[in-house]
Amino acid sequence: MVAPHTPPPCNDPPDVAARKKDLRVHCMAALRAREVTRDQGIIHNLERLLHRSAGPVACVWPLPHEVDLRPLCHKLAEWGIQVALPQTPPRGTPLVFRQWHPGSTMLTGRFGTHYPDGPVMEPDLVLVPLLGFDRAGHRLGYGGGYYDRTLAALPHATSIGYAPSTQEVGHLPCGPYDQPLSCIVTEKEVIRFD
Ligand SMILES: Nc1nc2c(c(=O)[nH]1)N(C=O)[C@@H](CNc1ccc(C(=O)N[C@@H](CCC(=O)O)C(=O)O)cc1)CN2
Ligand SMILES: Nc1ncnc2c1ncn2[C@@H]1O[C@H](COP(=O)(O)OP(=O)(O)OP(=O)(O)O)[C@@H](O)[C@H]1O
Repeated sequence: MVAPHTPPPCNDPPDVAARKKDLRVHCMAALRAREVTRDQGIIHNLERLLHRSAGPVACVWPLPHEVDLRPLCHKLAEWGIQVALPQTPPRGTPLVFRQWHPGSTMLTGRFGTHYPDGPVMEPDLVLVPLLGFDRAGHRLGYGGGYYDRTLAALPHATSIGYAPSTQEVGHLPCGPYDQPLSCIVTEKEVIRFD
């Protein structure tokens, strides 16, 4: 069942929150308008980055219109890399990651997300879906603050943002809780920040 929509707690300065809100509208339109067949290039670049991973990788089960990383989940499992997927908790709390394998039963969670019925686990590497990003490594999501809270709670995890290159904007405003990414992957390039 989809949870009723409650407005997120806002801890950004009003000008930053307003600018992010406008950019979300722009980025959502760009995401819907993209050429979906090019998403394959994002998976290709992520595979090259992740094939040597040792620890568990937190992947993402797609929402409608998002890049579909399910083929990557299967590839990681094939390579013997543990895969986790996020369960979306109430607003204001970090994501919970649950172990996934190709036979997992998927349950429906908040905002139409899906998560596996496996045990809770802590990933070493977190893939972060980006609605928007800029060259400085700032990111924009749906405004829940979930990944910011999650990355703050996992200071040793590598965080890899991914998005179609159409989602790049000139400059994203940064709030006090925005977490930096280790790198951003598009179908065209890998932009590194560490
Ligand atoms: N596939 C996927 N899973 C994910 C995320 C994500 O971005 N993508 N998340 C990333 O944090 C978390 C879920 N976060 C979310 C936070 C807010 C809304 C939300 O407010 N959705 C609006 C509609 C948004 C729109 O289409 O404009 C709604 O349901 O009213 C959705 C997901 C965890 N799982
Ligand atoms: N660790 C935190 N503690 C308190 N507030 C936070 C924290 N992380 C984020 N927030 C607040 O949550 C709100 C939503 O954050 P933001 O707009 O950056 O979401 P987002 O990154 O787009 O969403 P998501 O992380 O779910 O993809 C902001 O007001 C932000 O200040």
